[in-house]
Amino acid sequence: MRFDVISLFPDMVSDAASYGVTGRAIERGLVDLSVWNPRDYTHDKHRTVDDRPYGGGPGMVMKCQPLRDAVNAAKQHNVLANRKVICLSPQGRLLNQELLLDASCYDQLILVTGRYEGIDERFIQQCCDEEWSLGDYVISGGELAALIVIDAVTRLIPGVLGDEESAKQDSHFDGLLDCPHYTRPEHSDIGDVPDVLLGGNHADIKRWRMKQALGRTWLRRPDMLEKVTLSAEQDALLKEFRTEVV
Ligand SMILES: Nc1nonc1C(=O)NCC1CCCCC1
Repeated sequence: MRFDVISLFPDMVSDAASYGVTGRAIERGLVDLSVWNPRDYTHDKHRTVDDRPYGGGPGMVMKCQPLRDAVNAAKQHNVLANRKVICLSPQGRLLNQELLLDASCYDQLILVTGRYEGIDERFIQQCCDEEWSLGDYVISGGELAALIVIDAVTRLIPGVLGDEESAKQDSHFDGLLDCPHYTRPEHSDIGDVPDVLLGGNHADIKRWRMKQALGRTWLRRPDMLEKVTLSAEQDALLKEFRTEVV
């Protein structure tokens, strides 16, 4: 997987991505990351990337030409056919695990991040394939959104998480929230580890974890539960959870 990020703050992206799972994936060559600064594709002495909005109003708008040339530089640097140009913005399709799973099948994702009041619409319409959104709120720039896409997609790349199951046990991977996790000590003044996790019976542990995941999803995110088809065993486990919690 190759990520090319278009950003006015390249170090913000490359530094953050150099830690943890994404940093190790880059070191191991499972992921390539390049960052392209639109300011490097300006042609005036002030290296202008923004301008006042037509129609008036506050703030500045990012100009098309520097962004377009930065995207083209990213495309020419790696001619990978199976790629998408994504603009991160509050106007985009809401990010979820399904969208990220689809995205993980591409060879290259070019992630365009905005600043100021926004990006000239002509660039979005003509140079981007899709717009994706973190959620219904506004942050100061698209870089954090791009980093979330990079992190979440990287976790889905085979071999990145060592044990394939880790990604599959993540919250939302199977449409459910994650089960609770515990580690040493067994007993503490703020509670004890559930006995089932100490017993070593793997079938019981797997059953308990699925029951907790189903129960949590039912309690905290019933909307998610409406979108998944439960197996007969999962249905029975959820019924069991609901009788116990009432
Ligand atoms: N929400 C979001 N999801 O993805 N990106 C988001 C965002 O809020 N981005 C910042 C804005 C800042 C002004 C220009 C356009 C992008």
